[in-house]
Amino acid sequence: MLKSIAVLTSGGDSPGMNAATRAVVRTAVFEGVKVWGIYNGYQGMIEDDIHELTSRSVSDIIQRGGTFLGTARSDEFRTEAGRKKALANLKSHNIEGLVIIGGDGSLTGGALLSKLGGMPIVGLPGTIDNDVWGTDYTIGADTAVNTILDAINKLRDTASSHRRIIVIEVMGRKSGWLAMMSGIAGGAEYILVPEAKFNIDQMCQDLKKSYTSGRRYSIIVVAEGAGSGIEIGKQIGTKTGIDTRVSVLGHIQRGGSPSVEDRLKASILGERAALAVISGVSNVVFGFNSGKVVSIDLFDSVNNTKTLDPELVRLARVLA
Ligand SMILES: Nc1ncnc2c1ncn2[C@@H]1O[C@H](COP(=O)(O)OP(=O)(O)O)[C@@H](O)[C@H]1O
Ligand SMILES: O=P(O)(O)OC[C@H]1O[C@](O)(COP(=O)(O)O)[C@@H](O)[C@@H]1O
Ligand SMILES: [Mg+2]
Repeated sequence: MLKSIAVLTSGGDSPGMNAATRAVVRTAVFEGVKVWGIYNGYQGMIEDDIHELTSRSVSDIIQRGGTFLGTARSDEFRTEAGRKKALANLKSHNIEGLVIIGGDGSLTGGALLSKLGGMPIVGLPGTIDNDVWGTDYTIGADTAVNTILDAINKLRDTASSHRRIIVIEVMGRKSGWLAMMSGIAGGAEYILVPEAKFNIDQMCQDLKKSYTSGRRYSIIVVAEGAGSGIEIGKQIGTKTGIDTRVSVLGHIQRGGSPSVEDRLKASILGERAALAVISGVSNVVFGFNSGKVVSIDLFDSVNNTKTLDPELVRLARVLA
């Protein structure tokens, strides 16, 4: 059993990262294990921004979005020299195990750190993008998709009042998960995702036809990975001649108080990660599949690419 572990959050912040960190810290304290917080992700690990945490350090955070530990995108950590420096800092505090809460990039960084040897590493999927292979859940995606849904509901009001087409660009990097889930739940006419081909000309012809036969308005959700909402909106406006507006939701999707699902699952995963790393388990990522906790091999997770369920793509077309 390890005597001292550390936890960090990395990459884009996501609602529920705080709940996960809290669970890691409180589990370690419960087990009588010393626990350190690494501030500002891998950059903080390189800069030795590492401080001991207590149970009290994680009070009053479960309801907050973002991450109280701070996060970063660190170019230095992408170099072996940077990772060696980071590892040396952990060793200087006698830290024996590490929990990484982050997205696909952070877990890739964690896998490379693990290859240097030296300590057990356990990952938790923390990203709004839901693009981590091996788990159908990532911490923060549920809150983000609900934030997007709220925006779609509001945009419907104004779209309908003016008989407009509204194009909404949502985040997700290379993944269409946020667009597909919010688009289906929000009743969008079209959902453009990087995982499925789409034909703008055909779409515009169909839009014109449906407006002629009485449709009042249309909502089109575009995943950022499928193209620029602004460009797609311009094309649609020109090709259909229908008044079109574009809304790029941006970072509003990343913030906000975490949903029940994100608080609960992050808490469950945080405990699992802490117990695993304390007992010396390494190179695993804990996630959920079909509602059950699963442990995935860290290297499998980062060497595979998650795909979007084709059934959802089909359903979206049927319901449009
Ligand atoms: N291929 C990589 N090698 C080493 N470190 C990486 C790699 N990819 C990402 N990282 C580290 O993880 C950080 C977060 O990754 P990023 O892709 O930005 O976010 P996320 O983890 O949320 O997907 C990067 O800034 C970098 O420090
Ligand atoms: O906050 P930044 O650096 O502008 O990055 C925006 C990107 O971060 C995300 O919000 C979250 O992505 P990660 O979880 O991979 O960091 C993406 O959806 C988006 O493409
Ligand atoms: Mg990512």
